[in-house]
Amino acid sequence: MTQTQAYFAPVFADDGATTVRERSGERQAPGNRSVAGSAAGSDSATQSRGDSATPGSEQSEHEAKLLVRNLNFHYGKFQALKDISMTVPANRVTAFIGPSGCGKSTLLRCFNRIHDLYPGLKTEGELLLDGQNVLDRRVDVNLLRARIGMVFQKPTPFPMSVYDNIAFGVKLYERLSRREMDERVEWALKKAALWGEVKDKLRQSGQALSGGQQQRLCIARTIAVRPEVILLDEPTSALDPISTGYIEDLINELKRDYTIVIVTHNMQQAARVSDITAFMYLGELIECDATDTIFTHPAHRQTEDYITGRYG
Ligand SMILES: Nc1ncnc2c1ncn2[C@@H]1O[C@H](COP(=O)(O)OP(=O)(O)OP(=O)(O)O)[C@@H](O)[C@H]1O
Repeated sequence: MTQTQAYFAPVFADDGATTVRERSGERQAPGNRSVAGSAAGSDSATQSRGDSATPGSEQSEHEAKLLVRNLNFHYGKFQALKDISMTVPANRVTAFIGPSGCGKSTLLRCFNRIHDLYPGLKTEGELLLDGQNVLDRRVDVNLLRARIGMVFQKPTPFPMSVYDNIAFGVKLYERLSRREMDERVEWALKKAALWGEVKDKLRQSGQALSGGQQQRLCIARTIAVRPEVILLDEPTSALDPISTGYIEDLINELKRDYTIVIVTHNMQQAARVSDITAFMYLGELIECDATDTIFTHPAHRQTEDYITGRYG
C-alpha cells in the first residue's frame, strides 16, 4: 500500500465510509467545524490564544491555528520527537527545516494523525486545532483529515480522470448535485492555478499530466474538500524549477485562505515562501521565529551552523 492509499484507507473501509457519509450532513462551514468529542479540549481553547510561553507565539500577532504542547513521539523504542512546543499561526506559512532525520515529517504527520495508520507508534502531549486536542481518542480522524489536508512529496494522482481526482474526496464528505460538483471542481482547479491548463482535459487521466501539473492536481484535490490547514511534505522536491516556481506562487496565494505548514530541505524555498521558520535537530525544536529572524539573526548556534551550510 502506498502512503497515499494508506492515508485514504480509513475512508475506503466500509465502516469509515459510512461514518463519514452519515456525518456529512453535520459538517459545518470551513473554519467552524469540530472534530472533537463533546468534552475534548474545551478548556484549552482560551489558552491557545497568545500563549507567550510557547516558542513561536511571540513572533506572531495572528491567531494560533495549531498549538503544539510538550509533544513526544516514539517509533517503537525510538523517540523521534522530544518535548516539542510551538504555535502555528493562522493564514501564515510555517516552514520546518533541519537536517535529514531530525523529525520534520514526523511532526507534520502528527498534525492529521496519519501515524494512527501504523501500529507501534506512540504520541504524547497536546496538539490543539482551534483549541481542540486532536490527539484525543474521541476525535473523528476522517473529519480531522478533512480539516487538515496533506500533500505528499511525490505527486500521487489517483488512477482516474482529472475531474474524478477532485470529485472523489469531495464525495466522501458532501452530497453535491452534479452542477455543484462541477463548480467545486472548477473552483479547486482555479485555486490550484491549473484550470487553464486542464479545462479541456477533465476526462483525461490525471496520471497523464506533467509532474508539476500532477502536484497542482494533488493540491487541488486537497483544497476541494475545503480544509483549514494544508500540510505540504517537500511538495516540490520531485519538480523542475519552473513547476517549483508555480507551486511557490500558489503557496503564497493560498495562505490568504488557509494555514500552511511546509517541510522543505531547500532553505532558499523556506526563505521565499514562509513567514515563520522552525529549525529542528535530532528530534528537538531548536527555535521557531519569524523567517527573517531565523535567517539573519538566529538565536542558536546550531541554527546558524545549519543555515550557513556547516552541516546538514
Ligand atoms: N517508520 C519508522 N520507523 C522507525 N523510525 C522511523 C520511521 N520513520 C522515521 N523514523 C526515524 O525517525 C526520525 C525522524 O524521521 P523523519 O522522517 O521525521 O525525519 P525528517 O527530518 O523528515 O528527514 P528527511 O528530511 O530525511 O525526510 C529519523 O531518525 C528516522 O530514521
